Amino acid sequence: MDDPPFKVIDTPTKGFGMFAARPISKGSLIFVEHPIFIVPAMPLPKGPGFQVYEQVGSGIPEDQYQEMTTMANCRDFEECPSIVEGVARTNALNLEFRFPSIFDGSGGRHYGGAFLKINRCNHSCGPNAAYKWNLSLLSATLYALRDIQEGEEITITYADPLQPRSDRWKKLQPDYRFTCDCPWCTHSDSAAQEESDNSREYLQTYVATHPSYRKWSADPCLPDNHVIDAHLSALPVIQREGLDALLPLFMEEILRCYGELGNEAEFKAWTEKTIELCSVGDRKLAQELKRYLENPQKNFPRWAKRRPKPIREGLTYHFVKFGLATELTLFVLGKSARLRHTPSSLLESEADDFFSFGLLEVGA
Ligand SMILES: C[S@@+](CC[C@H](N)C(=O)[O-])C[C@H]1O[C@@H](n2cnc3c(N)ncnc32)[C@H](O)[C@@H]1O
Repeated sequence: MDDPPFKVIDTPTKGFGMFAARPISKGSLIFVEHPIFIVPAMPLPKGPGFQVYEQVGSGIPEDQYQEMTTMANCRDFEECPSIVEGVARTNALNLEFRFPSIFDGSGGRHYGGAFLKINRCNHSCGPNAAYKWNLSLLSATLYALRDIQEGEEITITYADPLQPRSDRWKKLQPDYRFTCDCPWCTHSDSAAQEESDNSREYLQTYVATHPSYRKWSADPCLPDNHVIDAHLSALPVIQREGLDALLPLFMEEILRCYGELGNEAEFKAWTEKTIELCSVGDRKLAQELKRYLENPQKNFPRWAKRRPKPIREGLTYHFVKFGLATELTLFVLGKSARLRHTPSSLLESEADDFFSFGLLEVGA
């Protein structure tokens, strides 16, 4: 990148840091970089490990090696006699080398990569940036999670931000040797700090157990706004805690719900907002969403499938609920309708004649 949107500046308390040289809009690219070296994520045993780290260092071009020696190293000589190991254990980003299962059935292999520029990002528990490792290009991409003002520090997270502050500190102290003073760790009073911890605990549970679009889509008995309302109340908590990396996950589900409800205005608005956030962080999803936007009715696979359809006389409707045999009597538009079990294959074959919640047989 010829003119990257950041400067690396020496700070009074955190060593060097990366700062925005101009405004950076949410979702946009900050920098793409190859690692200067890659080592296994687990520390190598002392003795033979030293030789390996030194060998890695000897392969780095001289000018880059010199720059690497200016990177933060929070390990002393006793702990890490090789500077490569010290730099790796203070800076390395987790790089996954997962090849398609036909090549490596055993799954991923984890390595750590050191990056001359991206590693200048200091930590925050509410980071405004994130990186994505791209195995095919052997590079990491740093991108903005929210709008960043000129002069603002660009931060990533080194700890699981969904954990409470005490647990985050348990990782940051031994691994990186600092006490975090980000706004989410230094609330002015204990009540606000407790609220932040509670919010993160709530979000941790929400990420694991939230009502999902997939289940809602398969369950016609759930209310139309079941997922949308739940996510809309989680989004402000996510933003208040600075956990913007979680937003696309829930925004994608909201837009899919609106698509299935056939609400074009909301569908387009949420799709545009999600594309903006994930155009660098999740390009595949961004491309899929752009295709939906071109023609929602045609390209969104479940467009308006949940929109109630008027019952027309002379048609036969069947009702299906989870494939269970059901014998019920119901009044629809003043007509007595008999509900009965129908093989679930009908769900596929006659999908267009669905009532919003399934198929209904109107008694003659
Ligand atoms: C990956 S480096 C970040 C760049 C580093 N500041 C430098 O000078 O190159 C990690 C080290 O930076 C410092 N650091 C990172 N985030 C910090 C923060 N929020 N507060 C204080 N120090 C921090 C710690 O010394 C940590 O071990």
